[in-house]
Amino acid sequence: MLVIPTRDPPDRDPLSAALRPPIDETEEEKASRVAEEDEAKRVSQAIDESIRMEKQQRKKQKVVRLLLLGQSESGKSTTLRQFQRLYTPSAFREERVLWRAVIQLNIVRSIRTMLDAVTDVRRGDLLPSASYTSDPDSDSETESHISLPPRLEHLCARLRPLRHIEAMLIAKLVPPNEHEATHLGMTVNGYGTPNGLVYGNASAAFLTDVTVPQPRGVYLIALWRDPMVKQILRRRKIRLEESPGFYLNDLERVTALYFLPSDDDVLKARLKTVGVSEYRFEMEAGSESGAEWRIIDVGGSRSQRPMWVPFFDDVDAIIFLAPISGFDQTLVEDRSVNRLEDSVVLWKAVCSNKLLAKVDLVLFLNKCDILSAKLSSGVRLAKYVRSFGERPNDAETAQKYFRSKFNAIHREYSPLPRKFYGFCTSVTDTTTTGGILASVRDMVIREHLRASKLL
Ligand SMILES: Nc1nc2c(ncn2[C@@H]2O[C@H](COP(=O)(O)OP(=O)(O)OP(=O)(O)O)[C@@H](O)[C@H]2O)c(=O)[nH]1
Ligand SMILES: [Mg+2]
Repeated sequence: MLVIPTRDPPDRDPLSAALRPPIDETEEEKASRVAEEDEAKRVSQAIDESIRMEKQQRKKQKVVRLLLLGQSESGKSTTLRQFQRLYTPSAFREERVLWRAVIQLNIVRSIRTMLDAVTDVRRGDLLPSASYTSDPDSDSETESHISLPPRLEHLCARLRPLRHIEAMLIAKLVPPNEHEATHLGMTVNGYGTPNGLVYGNASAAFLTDVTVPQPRGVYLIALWRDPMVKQILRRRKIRLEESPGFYLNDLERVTALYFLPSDDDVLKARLKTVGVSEYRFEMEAGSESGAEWRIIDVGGSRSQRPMWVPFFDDVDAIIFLAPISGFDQTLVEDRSVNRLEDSVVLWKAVCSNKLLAKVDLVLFLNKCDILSAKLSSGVRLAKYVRSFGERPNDAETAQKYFRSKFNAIHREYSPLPRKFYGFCTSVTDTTTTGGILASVRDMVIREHLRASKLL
């Protein structure tokens, strides 16, 4: 007879079935099983208790945990670098030299963007009617390729070896499955050897090839300053000045032989975060000298976000960064998603998350400098954000508008009332950011002390 196996009923849980005691268990077996289970329960409770005690202890010992959240390129790691610059200045200074290679790759990338645009020049790119906001024409006449004037041909030929240098830097800084630099560079004898200063390795080749102003540095400068190049970029809406890792206005300085990155250079560098890093430091300066701070910096791109949740359990405050200049841009990892919309969705998720219900939130509406430059250059916010309506197209009005929108989401989505602090920031700017971070620090410490007294 053919027996057709029946499926388990959907409500039968195979795990509880496996854990159920055997039906033919003797009295002795049962007694020993119950004793084992009691012991296991006792051990588990002891572990829970020790975790709870450790958390309390951490709070009493003035350990402050701050989590940085926001989409990729929102400015989380830059904010962390600002904290380091302000509160552990000697360590920050010592590390500056390590940023050379990252800055060099950032520069080479900007140059390559220019070279790609210039070598692909079409008739339409050079039409006099071209304006900053107009779309490139698409008929075949304007789309046809044209040849470059001899001076640009010459510059492009001189700069062709940059591709080789880019490949070398990529091998050093970019892991195989990434497109951007994610670490400060490999060294002969491990972490910490300054990149670019170790003569005799790949960095030395880079120095002699690129950082000496003569002969190649001058070609870089000439390309960036060329009026025709500027026009092509404008026509193609390539705004390198607003891109991460922009150094083209400082080429003479940053391509010099013994270039040592300044504080500002380090803050402007683009280094993508992959995974989660916890930075521990004691404040070297400031009123809370001696408090141990743990600032948790996470990767913000979509594939990185599932890693955030385990850190929600035990933080004192969150700084959420929303780069409001991104209203006309899309995510690098998904070109169909608008950056501002993505920030709003993330902000709603953070505000409504039950694990974070009691965590104080600090909002940085970031990249206000780029927002201001963009609006002044004629980009209309209302074209991308309909509800902005007929308001004046200036940075102040836009910031006020975004502030009220994000604030309303916080009020509507937070499960419990809580403290909320909002700032309009440009975290690459050392002058304005210092004061803001001092306020955040004081606020977090105040709340932290209040919470420890309640324990
Ligand atoms: N002009 C300007 N640039 C900024 C600002 N904030 C950050 N940047 C730059 O934007 C780039 C991206 O900043 P990051 O701090 O690396 O961004 P992130 O949020 O850590 O990004 P992931 O690590 O990918 O999650 C860097 O080159 C920064 O220098 C700002 O307010 N203004
Ligand atoms: Mg980062």
